[in-house]
Amino acid sequence: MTSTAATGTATTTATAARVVDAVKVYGRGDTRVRALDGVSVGFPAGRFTAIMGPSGSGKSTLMHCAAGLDTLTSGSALIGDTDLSTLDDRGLTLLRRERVGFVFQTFNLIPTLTVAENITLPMDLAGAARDDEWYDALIDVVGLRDRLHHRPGELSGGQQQRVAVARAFAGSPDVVFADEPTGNLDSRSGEEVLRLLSGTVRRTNRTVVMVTHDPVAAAHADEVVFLADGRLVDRMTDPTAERVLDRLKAFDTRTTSGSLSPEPRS
Ligand SMILES: Nc1ncnc2c1ncn2[C@@H]1O[C@H](COP(=O)(O)OP(=O)(O)OP(=O)(O)O)[C@@H](O)[C@H]1O
Repeated sequence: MTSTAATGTATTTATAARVVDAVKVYGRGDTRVRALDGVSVGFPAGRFTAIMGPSGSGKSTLMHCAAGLDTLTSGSALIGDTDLSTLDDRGLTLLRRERVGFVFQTFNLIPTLTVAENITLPMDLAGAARDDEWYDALIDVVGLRDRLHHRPGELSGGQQQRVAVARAFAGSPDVVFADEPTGNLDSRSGEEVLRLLSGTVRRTNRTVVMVTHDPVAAAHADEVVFLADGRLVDRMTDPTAERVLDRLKAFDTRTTSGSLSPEPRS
């Protein structure tokens, strides 16, 4: 077990990824935007965390910096105990390939490869040996066994996103980051993908961090962290869609930064 002493909040849970005093500034002069304004947040291992907040609040920026897709202006981003600022480009590429999984809104599958080849592509690129037991279990969890030799174009959107989820988990990464994973899906397929994400976390003790606009999607998470104006303003454990929606409405009617009453921690 590790503690999150660096964030000032002692917990008994290991932290898969975290940012500490994260500041991200885009542009300069008149066009300068402080997208992250001193965010410290940890994403516990074995849990499903959703990041929510109004448009422009910094959700994607937080995810990209936490995942090593972008760099902070100041502060730290860590995957496990690895401070991403200590890595050069090659180190970051390796970290993203070996320790982080990604699910994007637009599936990002390779159309000429089969489902099976898409799922193992990151491992194949990394030259990593396949863990047959985990791969087999994963194929059953995502329900794709009878589609393994199909191409993505022969699958529905929901099925393609399930392939993307399997690909993200295939190499047993420390954390899977999902950016609006249901944004391109109808509500039924979206629901399936969310159940798949939350089920994989619960059944196999994996870690997922998801950016979403959708309170129904966020309700599948164990915890929701809320951003406003580049700051962490609230957290909610065991969310329901109604409670998340109520909390979001509060952003519209009140001064956001730090003014919301904190959710009792469990
Ligand atoms: N590459 C960039 N260059 C300049 N400004 C940027 C860039 N990326 C984001 N921003 C700005 O940073 C702020 C936070 O953007 P970000 O995309 O992180 O917010 P978000 O909460 O994910 O928004 P949305 O919900 O609309 O996707 C916004 O004001 C945005 O315009």
